[in-house]
Amino acid sequence: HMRHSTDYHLEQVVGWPLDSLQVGQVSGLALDSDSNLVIFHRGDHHWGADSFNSQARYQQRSVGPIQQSTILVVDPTKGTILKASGRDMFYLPHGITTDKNNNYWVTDVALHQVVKVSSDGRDRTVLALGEAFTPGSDSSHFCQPTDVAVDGDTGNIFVSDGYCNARILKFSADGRYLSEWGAGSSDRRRRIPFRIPHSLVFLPDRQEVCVADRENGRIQCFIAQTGEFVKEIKKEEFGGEVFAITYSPAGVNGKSTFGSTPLRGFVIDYSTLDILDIFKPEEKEFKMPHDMVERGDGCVFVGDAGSKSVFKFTTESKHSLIKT
Ligand SMILES: O=C(N[C@@H](O)C(=O)O)c1ccccc1
Repeated sequence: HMRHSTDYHLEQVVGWPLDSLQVGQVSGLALDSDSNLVIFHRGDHHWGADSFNSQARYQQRSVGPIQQSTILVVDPTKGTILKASGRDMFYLPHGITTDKNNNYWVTDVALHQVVKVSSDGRDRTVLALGEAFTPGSDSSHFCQPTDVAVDGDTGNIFVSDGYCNARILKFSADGRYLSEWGAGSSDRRRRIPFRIPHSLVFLPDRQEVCVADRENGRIQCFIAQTGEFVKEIKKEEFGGEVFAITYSPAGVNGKSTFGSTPLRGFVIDYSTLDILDIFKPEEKEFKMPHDMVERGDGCVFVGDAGSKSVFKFTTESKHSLIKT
C-alpha cells in the first residue's frame, strides 16, 4: 500500500469474520448504540439490469419480499451474528443508519421508501416515507432513495434521493417535510447537478451533511440547517466514482471509492483535504465497495455488494495484533 504522510495506515484484518456471514449483496453498514456492526443485505435478491423498467418501477414485486433476515447485528471483534431481523419486509435494501434510540433507518430502492424500523427484534415499522413501489419526485415520493443520515441533536433526517432523482431532502424526526436541495445549488460555479447522491453522512461536530456524488467522483458538503454549499472534495485518485463516505470527528474522513483504477478506500483529512491513507484488501480485491463505517476504536468496515462480503480494517500493524 502507498503510505501518505503521518502514521495513519489501515490494514485488512485477514480472517475476519471467523465464519462466513452467509450474506447476499451487502448494500449498507451502520453501527448501533453498542458500537456493534449492523449489516443491511439483500439475501437472495439481486439488483440487476432487469430489476426495474424504464419508469424505475421494480419488476420482481410478485416474487415477494426477501425471506432471509436482512438486518444483522454482528460482533465487530469476532464477526459472529448477535441479532438477526428484517425478514419479509424488504425487496432491494440499500442504505442503513441508526439513531440515538437505536432505531434503524433504511432505504429500499424497490419500495422507493425510507423506513424507520425498531431494533427490538419485533421489526415494527415506526415510520415509512414515500409510497411503496411508487417512484416520484415530490415531497412525499422518492425515486430509488440511497441513504439516510440523522442529526442526533435536532433528530432531523436527511435522505439522499437517489438513483433517479438528484437531490437531498430534509425531514423532521416525525417525518414532516422541511426542505430539499440539489448539488451545490447555492454556489453558482457548482451548478453541476448530482449524478447519483449515493451515500450520506452527518458531521456532528460541524453540523454539516456530506454526500458521495458517485458518478461525479466527488463529495459535496452542506450546512445541515440551510443546505448551503460548504465544500467539494474531488481527487484524481478517486478514479471517477465515489461510492460511500463515513466520518469520524477525529478530523479524519473515510471514503470508499469504486472506479476504473483499482478499487480502493481513501482516508482524507476533512480540513486539509490531504489523503492520509489509501487502503484495499490484502488477498481478495474489492468488487463493489458499497458502504463503509468507522468504529470508535479506529476499525473500518467495508460492505461489498459485488463479493457479498464485509472487510475489516484496523490501524494496528500485524505484530501488535500478535502481541495482544
Ligand atoms: O449501481 C447499481 N447498483 C449498485 O449501486 C447497488 O447494487 O446498489 C446499478 C445501477 C443500475 C443497474 C443495476 C445496478
